[in-house]
Amino acid sequence: MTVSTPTNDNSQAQPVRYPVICIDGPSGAGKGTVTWRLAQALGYQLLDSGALYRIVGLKAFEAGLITADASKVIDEMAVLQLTQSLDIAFVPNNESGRVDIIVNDEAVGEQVRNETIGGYASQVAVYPKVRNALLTLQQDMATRSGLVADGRDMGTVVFPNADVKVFLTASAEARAKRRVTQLMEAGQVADFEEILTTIKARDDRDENRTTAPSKPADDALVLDSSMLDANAVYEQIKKHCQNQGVCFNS
Ligand SMILES: Nc1ncnc2c1ncn2[C@@H]1O[C@H](COP(=O)(O)OP(=O)(O)O)[C@@H](O)[C@H]1O
Ligand SMILES: Nc1ccn([C@@H]2O[C@H](COP(=O)(O)OP(=O)(O)O)[C@@H](O)[C@H]2O)c(=O)n1
Repeated sequence: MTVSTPTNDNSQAQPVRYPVICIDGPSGAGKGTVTWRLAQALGYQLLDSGALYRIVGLKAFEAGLITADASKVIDEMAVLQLTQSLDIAFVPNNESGRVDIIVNDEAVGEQVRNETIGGYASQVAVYPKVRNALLTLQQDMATRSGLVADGRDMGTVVFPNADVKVFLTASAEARAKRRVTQLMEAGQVADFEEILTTIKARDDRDENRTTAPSKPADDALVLDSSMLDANAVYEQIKKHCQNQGVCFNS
């Protein structure tokens, strides 16, 4: 897997290939939680690919290219141009241990992490040209260090040769319940039925688009976390990674 070939003969040198672990699956399945823990344990970087679509979704909404109720016919070329105009960089933050996303010189924080912007993201994520414009940026992340990548198409499209692929899922009800708890813990008001409806609408858009639909790669471990706590999910995925040859120090 990690092919860092030490050789004295530079003409024979192979490019270093770092290990890539893909965690795909629907909203609320626990991808972010397990991705973070794996990245910490392994000292790998973390790719939050959803943040890219969230940023494009937010900017498209601000530019009037999409509406909150998804009723507008979207001009794909306009969203592509907007995507291409964004200067997006991933910058490792040694203090937090996370990777900051910088857009046009401004750090994008937690403000994109809400269900409304998740909905905007899934509207722009349907478009192949938009997805393609974000491809190299994501793939470049694997050229610098080991990577744990979280998204919908990490194992199917972005890193088809990844060392480990997991599709983490859970029932829509279990996922909505987790979101309600998460929002309430953050001091926000959360309505279960409303969240369940938005989660289902996003699932539907993500699973049924023609380009890079959300689905397990043929060689992915599919894990249903509905009845597992976050720790059990981590342990099962860690074991799977080890079976695939990934070394954990602890
Ligand atoms: N297996 C689990 N059981 C219960 N809650 C979980 C589990 N995994 C994660 N969570 C919690 O559910 C919420 C959503 O998890 P998150 O990792 O953000 O999901 P995703 O990235 O797939 O949308 C968070 O509050 C997280 O702490
Ligand atoms: N690799 C990815 C990641 C996200 N997305 C889109 O971006 C939206 C937000 O993704 P996310 O991973 O931040 O969402 P959560 O699973 O955290 O709720 C998804 O609903 C998808 O529409 C995608 O199409 N491809």
